[in-house]
Amino acid sequence: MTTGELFRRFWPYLRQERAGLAGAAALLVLAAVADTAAIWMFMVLTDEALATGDINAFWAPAASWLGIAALGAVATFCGGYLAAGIAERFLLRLRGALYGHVQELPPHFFARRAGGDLVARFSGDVEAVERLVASGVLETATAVVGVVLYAGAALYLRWDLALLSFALAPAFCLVARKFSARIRTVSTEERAANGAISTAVAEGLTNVELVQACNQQERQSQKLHEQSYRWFRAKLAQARLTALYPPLVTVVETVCVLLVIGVGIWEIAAQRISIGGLMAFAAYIGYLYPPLQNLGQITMTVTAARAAGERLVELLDERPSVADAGRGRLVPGRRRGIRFERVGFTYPGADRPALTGLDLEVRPGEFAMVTGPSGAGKSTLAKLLLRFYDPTSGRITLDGADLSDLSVRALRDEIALVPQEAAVFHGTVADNIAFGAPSATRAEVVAAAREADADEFVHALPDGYDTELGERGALLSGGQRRRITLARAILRGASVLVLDEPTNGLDAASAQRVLEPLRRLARTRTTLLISHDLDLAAEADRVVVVDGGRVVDQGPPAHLPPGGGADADPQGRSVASPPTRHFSGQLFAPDDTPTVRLPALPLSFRR
Ligand SMILES: Nc1ncnc2c1ncn2[C@@H]1O[C@H](COP(=O)(O)OP(=O)(O)OP(=O)(O)O)[C@@H](O)[C@H]1O
Repeated sequence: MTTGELFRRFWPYLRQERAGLAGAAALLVLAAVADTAAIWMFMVLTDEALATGDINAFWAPAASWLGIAALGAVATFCGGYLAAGIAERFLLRLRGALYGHVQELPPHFFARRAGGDLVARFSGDVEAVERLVASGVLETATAVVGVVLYAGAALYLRWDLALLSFALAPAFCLVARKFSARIRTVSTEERAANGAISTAVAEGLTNVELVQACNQQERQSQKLHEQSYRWFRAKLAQARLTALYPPLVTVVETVCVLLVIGVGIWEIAAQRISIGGLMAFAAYIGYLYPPLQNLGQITMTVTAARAAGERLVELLDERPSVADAGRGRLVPGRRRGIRFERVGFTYPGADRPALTGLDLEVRPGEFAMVTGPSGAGKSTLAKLLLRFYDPTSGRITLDGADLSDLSVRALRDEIALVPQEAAVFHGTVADNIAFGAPSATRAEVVAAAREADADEFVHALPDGYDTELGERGALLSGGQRRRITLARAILRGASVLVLDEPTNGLDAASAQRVLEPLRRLARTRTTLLISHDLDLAAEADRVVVVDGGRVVDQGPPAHLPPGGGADADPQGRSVASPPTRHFSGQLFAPDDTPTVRLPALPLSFRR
């Protein structure tokens, strides 16, 4: 992407600062004008007071110089402060918008990306883009104005001498251009390495127990070292380039000033210029080079920021997988029916469908358990119900309303999800329970915890509900974390409850402690339970078997064959049979309830 294209992409985050930008630019221009005028006063002082030794000629130009310097100082301070405010507000806006956007992206986006690299884009890359768009604009404007003013003043004093000293200006452009191309390459590498470092650290620390248990600390350190070394090399190359540029410019600048002084001696001897005039001229030429040098350096900063800008544009170009055009809302109520009507779905980028014409009805207030082999499409049902994705074909309704006609927010307010991973956030127990209902009172939080059978163990924690849990809830056992997530679901007061493997990884006793509150919850809500654990079947009104992306069998749990075609697992609970590739093909015993029967159901419930 060109700098112009990038600038246009990020301009919307700066647009509202137009007045401030103009004000800051005006103040910084005023500061440059003050500098130009101050040099002029220096010339007047030299020629009229210094050269003649007349003290009376000193006061007026000295007072003017002081006034001009004070004005310049105020303008520099106000302009700089205003510019910093603009830059920081731009950062706030861009980071906020980016985060808001990324939060709407579908699960597969996060599954395919390293978390650390995403985090790095929110820090270093956003700041680099600020230099490209906000500070860059002001710095360029003031540098250009500085060049025009000082060059103008030098031309005004002695146009022939000025042209002679400008002859070296193209050398600057050439040097800047050469440096820019190289800087761009190393900056892209530096940004990528920076993202990889964040990824390596985040990954290693998130899985630190596994790393320690497998004695893989050295390998993890090595991984980090490789990325750090890559970053180190890119940084050194960057430093080499940026450190080389100013001395090169200084050499060119010194040649110019010496040239002016050399020619000046001759001009003074011929009385074509005064000493003050020559000194002022040399000062203008000297002042001319820093903004020229700045322009070159801005080009380099901008080039470096392009790599960061492209990484942000890549994120901003990712589209959410559902369009939230629906405005529909549902009338308040506790029991709602769900229907999947011939639902087909293929994940973006996948070559096989996850659901193939799935029909399923969960009646209002019913407790349906969905089971089936791994990869059958069970969790996909939950993702479609919460509209992380829209079906590729068919439709899903809640209380008769097509999900795509409802606003996503209204829909998600209706559904409480207890996901497979019992997520715990950095914060207190109370914060964690109230995560989905932040305005809940302490009494409501405690009531939800009681209902989820969590109140007792929370009280035993060092600070009760105010105990800080830490990012991954290390203080809690798996079952306790699960009960916190149940309390969270209870507090949301949603009409539909979706539970994805609520007893996964728990021993028999912990699973029982999760079951009791789950039963209470399901009594007042339409419940969709996704699980391999056939022990849970007894809780449900109906068990639905999904395989190959569609419903292949269903019926009441009472009609499950003894043991549900299951063996006892080492923890004493029954689980579905280990890979029974040619299962009877029929999970339910025949009776007068019509059930779907298939020739052969390759169930392999155990994961
Ligand atoms: N983000 C994704 N991108 C592509 N394919 C996916 C994605 N998530 C799931 N799938 C595929 O969709 C199919 C159904 O997956 P799903 O997670 O719904 O199965 P499941 O029945 O819940 O399995 P499990 O019991 O192991 O959790 C699988 O073939 C899976 O590989």
